[in-house]
Amino acid sequence: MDAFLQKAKSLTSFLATMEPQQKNTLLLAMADALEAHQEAILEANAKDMDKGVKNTLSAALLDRLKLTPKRIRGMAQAVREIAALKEPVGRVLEGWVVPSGLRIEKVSIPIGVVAIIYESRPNVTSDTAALCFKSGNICVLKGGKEATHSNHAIAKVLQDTLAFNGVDPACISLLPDETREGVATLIRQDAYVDLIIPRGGEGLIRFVSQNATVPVVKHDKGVCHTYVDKEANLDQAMEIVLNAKCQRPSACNALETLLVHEAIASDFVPRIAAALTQVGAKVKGCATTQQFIHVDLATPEDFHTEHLSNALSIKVVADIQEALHHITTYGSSHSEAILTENYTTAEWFLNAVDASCVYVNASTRFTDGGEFGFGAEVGISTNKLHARGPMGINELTTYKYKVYGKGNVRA
Ligand SMILES: NC(=O)C1=CN([C@@H]2O[C@H](COP(=O)(O)OP(=O)(O)OC[C@H]3O[C@@H](n4cnc5c(N)ncnc54)[C@H](OP(=O)(O)O)[C@@H]3O)[C@@H](O)[C@H]2O)C=CC1
Ligand SMILES: N[C@@H](CCC(=O)OP(=O)(O)O)C(=O)O
Repeated sequence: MDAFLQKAKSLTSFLATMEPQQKNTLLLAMADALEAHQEAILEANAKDMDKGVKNTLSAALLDRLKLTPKRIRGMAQAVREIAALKEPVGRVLEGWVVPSGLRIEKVSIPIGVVAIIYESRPNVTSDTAALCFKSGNICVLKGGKEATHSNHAIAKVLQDTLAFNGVDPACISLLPDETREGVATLIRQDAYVDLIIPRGGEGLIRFVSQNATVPVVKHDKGVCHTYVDKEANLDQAMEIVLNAKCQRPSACNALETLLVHEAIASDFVPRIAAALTQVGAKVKGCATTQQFIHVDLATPEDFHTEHLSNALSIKVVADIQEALHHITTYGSSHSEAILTENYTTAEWFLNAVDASCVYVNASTRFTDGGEFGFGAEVGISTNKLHARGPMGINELTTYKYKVYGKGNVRA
């Protein structure tokens, strides 16, 4: 592990100073190579899928794992979109001259060696590799064990493209030891690794937070809420709630608990519960909700749970303060929404709720790098520092101060 990470670290200056045009040319070549080597990637993915089926992985896990020609074209397209983005390195964020005469520039730079631990979703391998490459970071990737053949095939395509073009393939690497012990070692390598991004469930996040000596940006679970205010457009609310819960229930930004203002509950709760049930959602509710519909009682444990399925809890609240209190108690600082036509209420919610993304009159499913215009995402940071929400190329940079003098000495 030491020699591998030492090599990664040794490449940081090389990639940090690569010309934007060269990075973009290489990224476009990687995109073409993904499509050209589609058969090899699909073959590797078939091995993972066979094993997944034998190991009776859930339908949601198998769907995440599965690659198709269309999905590979999507991966290539994401890499092309990343290539087309504005150069993230070398942006002058601020600049000024101080009384001593020094000219100071605050300039964006790559973070260095970024290690990402993620679930068994093979597209994350090419997405994160491309985002790191564009932002001048050396990446060390560790995907889920269920996707190992797929990840190796994808990484090989990307590395072969670099090698073919005379660039060290170690700019994009998979962690050589993919075991839990390998992860345990990786997260303590602060001499070589500048940032760890754990993207996954509670076990992963807890383990990394408690054991890492390398700085961590958590990509934690999403216990997401939507609050339907008494002044919401209820027809629009129906569409948004259905989308937030049902469009892809296994995603971290899907809705888990619906909060409804008591003034509209007798009208809205039966309507939305019927619509949700019709599309297969499993609804529970608080005691007040049970006055309007026949459902099981939602317990505090339900309110704490990220279901990753079509389950949803409904809670009727007296006002926006109670909605906020519920979100603060049970939320995971991921994505929260208010549906209201009242501008003042909306602004209050936007300012009061502490989450990475807060929405007005929209589905929480939009918390996504692609949807935010970032081409792709490393994931959704639920940290406050150093990045928050969908992490794209700009969030993969930090900064330094470039200080220009003319023989200045301090008095
Ligand atoms: N905020 C965000 O951006 C995102 C969050 N998520 C969240 O991820 C979860 C779904 O992911 P899930 O399928 O459960 O993935 P897991 O959390 O089970 O696995 C993700 C990765 O972490 C590793 N891992 C898991 N536990 C440990 C541990 N204790 N020690 C070391 N490594 C570990 C896995 O390795 P191994 O191969 O050994 O299992 C895998 O590489 C949901 O909660 C979802 O909301 C998902 C995507 C994006
Ligand atoms: N940001 C992505 C979701 C990422 C995510 O949740 O991934 P996963 O848990 O693997 O399904 C999207 O909105 O589709």
